[in-house]
Amino acid sequence: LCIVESCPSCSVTVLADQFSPHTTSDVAAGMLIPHTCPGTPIHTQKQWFKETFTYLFAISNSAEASEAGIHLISGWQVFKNAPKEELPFWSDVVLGFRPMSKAELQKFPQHRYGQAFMTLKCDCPPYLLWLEKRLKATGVQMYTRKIADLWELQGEYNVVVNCAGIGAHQLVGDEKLFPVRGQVLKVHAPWVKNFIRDGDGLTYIYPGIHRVTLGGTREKESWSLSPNAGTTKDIFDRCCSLEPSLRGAQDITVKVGLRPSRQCVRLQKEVLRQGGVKLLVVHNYGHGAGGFSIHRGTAKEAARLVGECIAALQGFSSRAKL
Ligand SMILES: Cc1cc2nc3c(=O)[nH]c(=O)nc-3n(C[C@H](O)[C@H](O)[C@H](O)COP(=O)(O)OP(=O)(O)OC[C@H]3O[C@@H](n4cnc5c(N)ncnc54)[C@H](O)[C@@H]3O)c2cc1C
Ligand SMILES: O=C([O-])CC(=O)C(=O)O
Repeated sequence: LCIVESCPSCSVTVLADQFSPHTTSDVAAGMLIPHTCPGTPIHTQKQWFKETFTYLFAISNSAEASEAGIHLISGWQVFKNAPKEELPFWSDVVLGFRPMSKAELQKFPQHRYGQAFMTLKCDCPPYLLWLEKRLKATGVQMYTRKIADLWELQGEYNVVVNCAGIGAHQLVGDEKLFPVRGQVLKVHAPWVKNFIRDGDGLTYIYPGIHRVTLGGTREKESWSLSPNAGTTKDIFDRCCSLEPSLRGAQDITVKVGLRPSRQCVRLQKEVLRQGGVKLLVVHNYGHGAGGFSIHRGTAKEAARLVGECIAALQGFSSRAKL
C-alpha cells in the first residue's frame, strides 16, 4: 500500500505462498507496544513506531475502525522489580503514560511497580483483510505462489520487495534470522476490558474487539507450529494469576506463530547479479516480536527505497513492475 501511495504509476503484484488467515501476522496479538531491537538506533525505532501509531490512530478515529479491527485500549504493564529505564523510548508516543499509583498496584499483589497508558490494538485477521481489500481496490494483483529463489522473478518484475518474514531464512539463506516460537490462546471473556502485560514479556492479556488474547511463550530456534497442551495450561494459569476473573473464560482456541527475529529488521536495497543481468531487491523482513508496532514505519522506508530503485531504472523502462 505504501508503494502504491508513493508511486501511483507502478504496477504492483503481491505473491505469497500463504495469505490471511494463514500467516504469522494472523497469530499476533497486534498490540502497539514496541520491542527494542539492539541493532537499530533508538531514534529510528521511535520514528517507525510513531509513524505506525499515527497511521493507526487516524484509522481508529474513523468510520473504518471496526472493519479494520483497530481500537484504543487502556491498561497496565506491571513489574516485579522496577525496570532500569523508567521511561521507555515509546512513552511519549502512547497516550497518557504514567507510573501506576499505589492504589492501582493493589490489583497486582505480586508486582511492585507499574506503568499505565493507552495504546492501540489491531485485531490482526480483520486488519489484514482490510489491507487486502484496499490493495485490490487500487488494482494490485495478488497471486498464491511460493518463491524458491528471488532470481526466478528476474525478467517478470523490475523491482522485488522481500517481505517474507521467517520465510526469508530459506528464501535468501539469512542465517541471522531465527524463529522465536510463540503460543497464544484466544478466549471469550468480554468482561475483561483493560490490557495487562507482565514486564518480563512472557505473560499478557490483550482484549480485542471479539476475543481476548492470552500469552505467551518465547522459544528461540523452535520451528514447531503444533500447539503444546502443557503450554496451553501454563499460559492460562499465568494469565489467571494476573487476572483471576479469566477462570470463567470460555471457548479457548490455541494459535502458534514463529516470530521472524534478528538483531535488527533487514531494511535495505540489494542488487542481485547473474552474468551481466541485474535484479533490484528491497528487503523488509525480520520484525521479530514487534512487527505490528512498526509495520507502517518500516513499510514507508521500504517504499522510499523502492522509489530509489525506480529512479535508477528510469530511462531503462517507462513503467516499472514490482
Ligand atoms: C504469538 C505472537 C504474538 C505477537 N504479538 C505481537 C504484538 O502484540 N505486537 C506486535 O507488534 N507484534 C507481535 N508479534 C510479531 C508479529 O507477528 C510479526 O513481527 C509480524 O507478523 C511479521 O510480519 P511479516 O509480514 O514480516 O511476516 P508474515 O506475517 O509471516 O508474512 C510473510 C509472508 O511472506 C510469505 N512468504 C514467506 N516465504 C515465502 C516464499 N518463499 N514464497 C512466497 N511467499 C513467502 C508468507 O506466506 C506470508 O504471506 C507477535 C508474534 C507472535 C508469533
Ligand atoms: O510481547 C508482547 O506484548 C506481545 C508480543 O509482541 C509478542 O508476544 O511477541
